[in-house]
Amino acid sequence: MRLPLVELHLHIEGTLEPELIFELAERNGVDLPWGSLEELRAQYAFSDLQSFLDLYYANLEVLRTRADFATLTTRYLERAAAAGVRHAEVFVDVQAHTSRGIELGEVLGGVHDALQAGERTVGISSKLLVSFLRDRPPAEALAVLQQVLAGPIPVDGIGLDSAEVGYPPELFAEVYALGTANGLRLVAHAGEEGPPAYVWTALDMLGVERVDHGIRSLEDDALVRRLVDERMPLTVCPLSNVRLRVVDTIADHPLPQMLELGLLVTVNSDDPAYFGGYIDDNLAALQEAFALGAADRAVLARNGVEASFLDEAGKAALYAEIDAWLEAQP
Ligand code: HPA
Ligand SMILES: [Zn+2]
Repeated sequence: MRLPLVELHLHIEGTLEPELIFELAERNGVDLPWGSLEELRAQYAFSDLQSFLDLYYANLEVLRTRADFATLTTRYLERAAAAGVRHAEVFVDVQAHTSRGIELGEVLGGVHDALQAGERTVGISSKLLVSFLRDRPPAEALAVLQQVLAGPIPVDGIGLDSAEVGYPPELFAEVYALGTANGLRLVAHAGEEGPPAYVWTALDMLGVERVDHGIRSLEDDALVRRLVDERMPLTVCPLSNVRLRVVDTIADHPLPQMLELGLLVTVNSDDPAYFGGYIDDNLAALQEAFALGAADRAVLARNGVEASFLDEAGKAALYAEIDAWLEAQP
């Protein structure tokens, strides 16, 4: 029996592996600036969030059709299933595609088709979250959300990502108000590179139900108290934090301290094709650095279930499986 996992912070575009970049370039007749896989892989040394985003957005050029988005999503689901993922809440950066002329329906349709199929084929239930790019105009995000709401593909929630510093959450208050009015679930990246003030405004001015990353919240004791009191989930991504130089090494990661403080911390992979691994690789790195035992791993798994947008029956079923897994450990 394997520990059932929930993944809550995953950009589907961040699962675009170098091999798939070459495969889709071939499929679509896209000329890549890289002569080989090795040459592409050599670009994956990042100095900060922006240096990663530059490559992440450039690589999207190979994604063109509904079928491409479905292939991308199916490959992720297959890899996630091998890691033990049973439920995934997946971000799609629609503006990164519509801004280069791809139809919204091709993007959302492809991801949606594959997520639906994945429930049957690999047993992963899912939610689809549209994430807005905070370094593009809020008015554009609002227009895209209106288009999503008027369209045929149902989405479960909205998020906020891309370059953080200089783009505080409150710029998107109107977008989130529209999301709330339409029954969408609300999350936002905050406190990855940005200051604790951005976590406060994500909570107070957007009304988020989860904070993505949120790691810089540790710099503000009053904020930590609030997050603990409200059992506000933080979707932490350890390998991402190392690769984007938010922390120096995995051994310096504050995850143990966050758990100790009573924060509702979950472990996630963010952009696994770029940061050195999927959710199981993140957990393995933590386990090695901090000698996590079975009980610790079960706590992290339970936190993922609690922080998810599954209904109560869905949560109860996974809690029962986690309990059974823990019982079976030596
Ligand atoms: O880790 C991230 N942070 C911000 N924006 C992003 N877009 C994809 N991944 C990320
Ligand atoms: Zn992210």
